[in-house]
Amino acid sequence: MNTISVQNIQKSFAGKPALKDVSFDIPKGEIFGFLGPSGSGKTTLLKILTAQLDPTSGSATVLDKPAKLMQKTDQKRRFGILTDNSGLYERLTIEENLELFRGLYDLPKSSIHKVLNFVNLTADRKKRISVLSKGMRQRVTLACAIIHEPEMLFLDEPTSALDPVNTAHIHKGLRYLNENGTTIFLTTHDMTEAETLCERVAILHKGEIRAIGAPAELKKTHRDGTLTVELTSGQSERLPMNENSATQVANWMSQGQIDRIYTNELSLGDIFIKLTGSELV
Ligand SMILES: Nc1ncnc2c1ncn2[C@@H]1O[C@H](COP(=O)(O)OP(=O)(O)OP(=O)(O)O)[C@@H](O)[C@H]1O
Repeated sequence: MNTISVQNIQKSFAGKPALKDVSFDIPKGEIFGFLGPSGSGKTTLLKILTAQLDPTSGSATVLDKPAKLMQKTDQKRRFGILTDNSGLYERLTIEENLELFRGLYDLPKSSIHKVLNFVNLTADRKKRISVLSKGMRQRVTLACAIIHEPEMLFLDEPTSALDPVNTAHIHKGLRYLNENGTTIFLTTHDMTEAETLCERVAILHKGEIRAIGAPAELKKTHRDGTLTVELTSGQSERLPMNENSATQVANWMSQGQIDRIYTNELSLGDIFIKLTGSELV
């Protein structure tokens, strides 16, 4: 069963295409990463999927309903969203901000305690947002996005500009939510995040999906057809994967000269650059 189904979405701003015929499905329970350079259309799609923008053409369903209904109360309760315009009240404390969200969703008092504990901010709950570090602020934003235990979570660069400890903390939380049934759609510029967190990724370039699949599958598709043999002598040989190389490798092997042998794969970052070009936009 799919949680998200996107069919032939196109979106233009003043006649200029931002998304061109984008289609893909996200099965229930998946962590899906949407990757692409700045300006490639990631946020535009996220806004279409959460009914903050209408597509120029095409359609999408989210949680079994047309995406355009996502801002209706029934659907709103079913998803959470984390973006950089977090909507936190700077002068209020963490707890007071969460109280507002609790009221919005009509949740029991215990939900605040639970979510504070989850993002590890119980001890800091009386602090005003204005005094928080970036990492703490991001954890509060996440807490607001998940306080109602949504089925689906949209995250626009959830860990951008965070240190590795805060990033790891957020990743751990996201994995936990996912293991408990939350489907996650995230945009990121961080290839390590995409690789360690996402079951599948799509690489977007100028409004078009250039590749989609599990990171390991993409690496397999884009490997360069060579293998490297490191010999006990310290010498390293890069060989094409053909019959001649097989004979050569067998010889080395029979003489006990091989230290290490591996196929040469591109990293996800290399594949990203290969598919999207390395020019700055
Ligand atoms: N409201 C708007 N009006 C006009 N053009 C827009 C609007 N929103 C986005 N665009 C344009 O659409 C294209 C895609 O933008 P979008 O914000 O979706 O990219 P992105 O991949 O999310 O970028 P980033 O990684 O920098 O957030 C860009 O060329 C952008 O300038």
